[in-house]
Amino acid sequence: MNIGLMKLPRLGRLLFITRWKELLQLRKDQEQTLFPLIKSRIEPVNSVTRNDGIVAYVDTLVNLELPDEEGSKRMVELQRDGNTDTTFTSLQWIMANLVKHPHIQRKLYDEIVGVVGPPREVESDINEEDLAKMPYLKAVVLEGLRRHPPGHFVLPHRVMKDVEVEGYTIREGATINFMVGEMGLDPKGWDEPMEFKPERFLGNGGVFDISGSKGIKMMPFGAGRRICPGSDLAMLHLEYFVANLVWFLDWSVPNGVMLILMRRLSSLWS
Ligand code: HEM
Repeated sequence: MNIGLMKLPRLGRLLFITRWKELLQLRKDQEQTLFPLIKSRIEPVNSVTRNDGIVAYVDTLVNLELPDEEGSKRMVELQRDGNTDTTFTSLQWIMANLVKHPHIQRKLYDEIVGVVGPPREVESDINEEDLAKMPYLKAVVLEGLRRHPPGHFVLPHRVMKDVEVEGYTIREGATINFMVGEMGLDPKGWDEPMEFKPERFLGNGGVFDISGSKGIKMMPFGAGRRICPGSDLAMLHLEYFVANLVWFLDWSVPNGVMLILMRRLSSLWS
């Protein structure tokens, strides 16, 4: 949607009425799935009889006090925290790059087949233990997050005390943010930063510290104590979806038209 329509949201809703209805339905489906799960944690947290001894991440958000907040609004906020858009956006960028660079897709496919063999049956999928044996897959996902982090900023942070950074004084109480998108493209930190090259993550035994605890070259999930608590889950989801999508399907653009070929599944139909 172009900038003009973003400034006139009501007009956008009228012009894209079908899309708008789809979005509302999607949101409704999301709420119907997630509300019961969140509710199942809110009730025990507020109950004096709660004694399961388990603290889920969502529990830590339940008793946060925000001014003028009603119960239903709290449910909506908690549900939106479970950020699916970021993972989905990353997945789209990674798949787009695999279409753009068939040799990378081929290399990834070969790695997958080396671990789990060719696709066997429609019901089977690649499991978590298999994913752990695929360093190139992890490198592809990391390169996607470096080149196209879904959020170009983290959440705004507040400075706890005066601090000097490269000759600048940042005062206590100031609000700061981080240029996440720019960090991943900094030529001082990355060789050919505009290129999609998963190989850059294969050095050091394939170990890359994405949490920033040993130095920060990119921070798609933020860093420090407010780092994204869903980062492990997001990495797992990305690896899982990319691996299965590439295992079963061939992604290509013949004659300028996007086509997804199911040729690798031919063995299943014989
Ligand atoms: C590729 C996927 C994802 C990316 C790139 C991402 C990125 C981020 C970033 C940059 C922040 C802000 C960190 C900061 O302010 O320093 C954040 C916060 C957060 N993320 Fe994610 N996220 C992803 C997926 C998820 C998932 C799957 C979940 C939940 C299951 C999640 C839950 C959260 C929550 C609850 C916060 C707020 C944490 C806080 O303020 O303490 N995220 N995420």
